[in-house]
Amino acid sequence: MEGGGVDHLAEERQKSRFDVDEMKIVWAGSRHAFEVSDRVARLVASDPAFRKDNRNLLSRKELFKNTLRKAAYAWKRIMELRLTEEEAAKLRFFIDEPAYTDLHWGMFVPAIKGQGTEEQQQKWLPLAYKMQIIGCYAQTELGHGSNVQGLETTATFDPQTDEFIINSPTLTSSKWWPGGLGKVSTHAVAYARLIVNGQDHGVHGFIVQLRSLDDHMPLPGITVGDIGMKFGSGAYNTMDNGVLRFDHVRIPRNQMLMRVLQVTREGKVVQSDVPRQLIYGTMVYVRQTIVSDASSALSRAVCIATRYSAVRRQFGSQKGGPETQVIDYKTQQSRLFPLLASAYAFRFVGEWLKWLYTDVTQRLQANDFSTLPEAHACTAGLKSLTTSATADAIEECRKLCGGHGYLTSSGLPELFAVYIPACTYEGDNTVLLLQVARFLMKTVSQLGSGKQPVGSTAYMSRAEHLMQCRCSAQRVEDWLKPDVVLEAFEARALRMSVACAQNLSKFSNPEEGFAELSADLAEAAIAHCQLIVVSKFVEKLQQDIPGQGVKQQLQTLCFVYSLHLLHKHQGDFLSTGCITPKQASLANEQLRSLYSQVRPNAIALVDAFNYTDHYLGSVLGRYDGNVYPTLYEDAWKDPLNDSVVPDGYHEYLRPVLKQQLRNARL
Ligand SMILES: CCCCCCCCCC/C=C\CCCCC/C=C/C(=O)SCCNC(=O)CCNC(=O)[C@H](O)C(C)(C)COP(=O)(O)OP(=O)(O)OC[C@H]1O[C@@H](n2cnc3c(N)ncnc32)[C@H](O)[C@@H]1OP(=O)(O)O
Ligand SMILES: Cc1cc2nc3c(=O)[nH]c(=O)nc-3n(C[C@H](O)[C@H](O)[C@H](O)COP(=O)(O)OP(=O)(O)OC[C@H]3O[C@@H](n4cnc5c(N)ncnc54)[C@H](O)[C@@H]3O)c2cc1C
Repeated sequence: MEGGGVDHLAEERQKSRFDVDEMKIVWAGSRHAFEVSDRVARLVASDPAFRKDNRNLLSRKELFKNTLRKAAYAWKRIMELRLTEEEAAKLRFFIDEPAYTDLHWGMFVPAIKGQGTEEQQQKWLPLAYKMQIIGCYAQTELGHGSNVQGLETTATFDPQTDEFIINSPTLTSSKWWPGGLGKVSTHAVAYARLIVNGQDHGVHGFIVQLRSLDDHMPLPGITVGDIGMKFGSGAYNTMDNGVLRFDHVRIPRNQMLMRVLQVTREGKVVQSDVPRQLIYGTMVYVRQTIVSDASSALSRAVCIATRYSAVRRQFGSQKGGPETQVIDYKTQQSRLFPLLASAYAFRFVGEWLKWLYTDVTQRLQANDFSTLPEAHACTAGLKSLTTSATADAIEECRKLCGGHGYLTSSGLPELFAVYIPACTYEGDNTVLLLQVARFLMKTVSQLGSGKQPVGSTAYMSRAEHLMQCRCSAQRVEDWLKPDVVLEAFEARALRMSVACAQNLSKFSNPEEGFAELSADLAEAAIAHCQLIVVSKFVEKLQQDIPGQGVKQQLQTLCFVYSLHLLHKHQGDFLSTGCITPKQASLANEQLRSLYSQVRPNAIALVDAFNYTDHYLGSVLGRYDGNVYPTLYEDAWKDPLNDSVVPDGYHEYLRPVLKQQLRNARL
């Protein structure tokens, strides 16, 4: 995307055998999406107000103030330029700095939209849209995060005053973690146990004002602050994750979000026909966005590692000629190219998940709740799968860049630090896999009942065939047949689920059985989710994809993604009898050959992400490949090099050196 200067990767770019500009459009999702993304990326990169190369050098206070400044400036630009919602979302993406606005737009607003009545939406959304109030999503407590039903904060209805009294009865009931809460939010959607007439009606959301709109001071009964520094410098420390305690704070009755359950003026609790699980709807929405974010974070790391692997040379010089580019080592390819393929795979499954979420939202509006369990299982499972894979991949990319990958200027340490909490927030990844496993066990248990599995479990309707089929691959080329690959993944996923179900049936207490077998159940859930990713990649290839060579590159990447999983999880495929050792070996042979096909296109495949150098924030990943002079120049900019002799020399170094001198003389 960058222009000017000498292009050290030009030769690499000439090797590619496909139309990169068309691939950029496939990656972006549409020509329109590409144009918006490209324009906004350039806008951010060219504006010094969005500089981010100094983040690691700032103290926490400076860092946080800097984030406030950027967020205010971004809002000003959104207004001045009259950006659409799509453009504003891209602006946030390219600014590339977690901020309170993520929670305001990403959770507070969706919570009111999804759980508020029409009347509540009309009252609160205009204020939130104009940012006249700023909100956060205050669910997790010091004592409970995963177990939402275990939350302790109470909201007790007072019929005398027509109010709820929000209270934190114990230390462990303190809200703990909500982003944007610590220093910024004026309001929260706070989750609390609804108590009416002494009866506990479970956890519900309440809009609570936390700070004065005049002077930002906490309102009476509110204790609020930041929970402290998090992993890494810079990284997620731009966010004010907070602690909050309520001391009998009163709010009007109409500030309980009442789409799912209503409390009347008389204190009657009325359940609407909307399922209770809709209270968890905001999490479903965000999990879906996290899957697309995974492809962004992963593609960014892969772009850095791929470009640097083409620049870096070690060993293999022939007759004084250049040494080997490390990207030409088969081991480097077998570590890097599956990650490149995963970035594309997650992009396409993210697109599909967005469609699924939109579909379920439209159905919910029409009071059709039938696809809610499927949406929950898919968003939970894919969030878990893609974030775990991406976190591991970023670290692998750091290692692929050797020693220089460990420098902050490689961009990888900060990317890792900022990304890894995605494995925990919006649901711990293991806890989410177990939700998928419950859904799978339910589906398997209904197989004989005549109820046809649909959606992501539709393959289970062919259980009779998949339980006994034998893989037909006999030659290396057979592993390039989508049907052969898909059937192997379907058979493995089904057989692992059925094995779990059979083992579960041996327990008289199903919950005890579920706990005992939970590790196997999590693995079955992974197999199911990997099948979804593979099948959505295959489906993508059935679309009309223009551009010379574009579809062929995607086909290669699809098989790299599938066959590397098959290789990595050979144990599953072999132990369930889905493939033979000979077939596993043929698949691996095919995989090696696919790496050779990726190699000449690798740089162009990462160029297709269309990332600016500003967004990448990496000396190693520079578009022009001019790595060494930049690394060298950057080193001198470190504050430690401001003086030749370091501060502290006279106090701490000189006395030690003198001591050695004296000892030597003795
Ligand atoms: C102008 C500028 C524009 C800028 C735009 C900016 C956009 C920004 C976008 C930013 C996006 C993201 C930012 C990311 C920031 C992340 C910040 C992080 C936030 C958080 O972490 S919030 C807290 C998240 N917490 C959790 O995820 C908790 C995890 N736990 C749970 O979800 C659940 O409690 C559970 C799933 C573990 C369930 O436990 P359990 O006790 O067993 O369940 P029950 O409550 O009894 O219910 C069981 C039945 O309910 C079904 N179920 C469960 N969950 C759901 C669900 N979500 N949906 C539907 N159904 C659900 C479950 O399957 C059971 O069903 P069954 O009875 O078996 O039929
Ligand atoms: C950066 C960041 C931002 C966050 N932002 C917000 C926010 O804005 N709002 C908000 O409300 N919350 C937020 N959270 C909180 C987050 O949602 C929770 O931390 C998350 O849901 C995990 O819950 P936990 O901390 O209780 O983990 P725990 O459940 O205590 O997990 C600890 C370990 O126990 C295991 N475990 C737990 N239960 C089970 C089980 N049933 N079976 C098997 N293993 C289990 C887990 O796998 C994990 O290994 C944020 C967290 C982070 C890190």
